[in-house]
Amino acid sequence: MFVTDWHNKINDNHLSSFDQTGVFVLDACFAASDLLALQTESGLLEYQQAHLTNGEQIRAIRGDSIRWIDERCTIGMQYLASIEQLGAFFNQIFFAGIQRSEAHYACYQPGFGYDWHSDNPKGRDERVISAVFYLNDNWADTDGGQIHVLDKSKTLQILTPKANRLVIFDSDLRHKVALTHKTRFSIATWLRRDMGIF
Ligand SMILES: O=C(O)CCC(=O)C(=O)O
Ligand SMILES: [Fe+2]
Repeated sequence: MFVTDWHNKINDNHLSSFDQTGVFVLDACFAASDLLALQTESGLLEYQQAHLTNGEQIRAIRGDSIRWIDERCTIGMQYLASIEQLGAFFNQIFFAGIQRSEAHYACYQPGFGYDWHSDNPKGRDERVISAVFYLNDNWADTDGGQIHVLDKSKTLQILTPKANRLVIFDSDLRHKVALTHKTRFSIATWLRRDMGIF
């Protein structure tokens, strides 16, 4: 069962860290069986090379291949249901105004990363919270692929993309993915304040 009660998972330390820096990290986030199910699904899907927000494909800037989570991703949909509850938690605690969430699996091949960016391109603010869930067992520091986040206190946080870690941050913060030396799997997730197009 994916987490539904985020109140039990997120403690005062996480919240004060989020308050001061705009970032917090949840390790051992989901049950081992849920992690395994996501890892398995991530390995079975077909990925497509990601675009920049202006539609360009420049692999030196953004080197991931992605697969948006939709109804054909059974486990991904369970993950998204849990993330919806995370949005409800943020709305309760911070009156964040989150309306919906979206997520894609991502795969970075060795030699690729994602240069400095904000998840809200210029003039946009629909993304409130970014959350990246990592799927990589036995990740060593020397494997690269760390996420770097320049936090609200202007501190550079460098975090390893290790399995079952969820890194949560304010979508306006600038961040990058260091070049990875091993194939790197993750789920990039956004909590949004708009309703989407129906
Ligand atoms: O995979 C990560 O650590 C971050 C990915 C990212 O920044 C993005 O997809 O916008
Ligand atoms: Fe990003």
